[in-house]
Amino acid sequence: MDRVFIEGLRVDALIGVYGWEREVRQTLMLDLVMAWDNRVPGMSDDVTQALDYGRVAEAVAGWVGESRFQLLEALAESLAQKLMDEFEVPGLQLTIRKPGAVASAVSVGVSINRGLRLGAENSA
Ligand SMILES: Nc1nc2c(c(=O)[nH]1)N=C([C@H](O)[C@@H](O)CO)CN2
Repeated sequence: MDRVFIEGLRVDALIGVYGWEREVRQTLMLDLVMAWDNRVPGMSDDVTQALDYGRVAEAVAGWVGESRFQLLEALAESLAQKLMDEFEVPGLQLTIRKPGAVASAVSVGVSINRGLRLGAENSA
């Protein structure tokens, strides 16, 4: 299956398990790889037949910005379900990074695959 991807989507969110994390917004970085048959928009040159990455990025930023989960895992599950329901994405890989959460690491986070498998070579 072909893919449409979004890399390094930066969104501020209320997320975390500790008390102080319920008071301040923290920056998350999202990478999204979504299964999509690009042959149809490739032939028609029509954005309405494409998985419009601009619309997806706007929707994801809105959902994340309004969310109040404790765990990155819970946010990831919620986003995956919304993308499959509202954009009819058949499968996806989602990575959410929380830079700064562990001072000695460049970044930490979670990555999930849901729906149709994207294949062994999961990079965009
Ligand atoms: N697997 C996870 N581990 C941890 C999470 C998480 O969301 N998933 N969250 C925290 C804290 O909120 C941490 O980010 C505060 O710095 C700890 N571990």
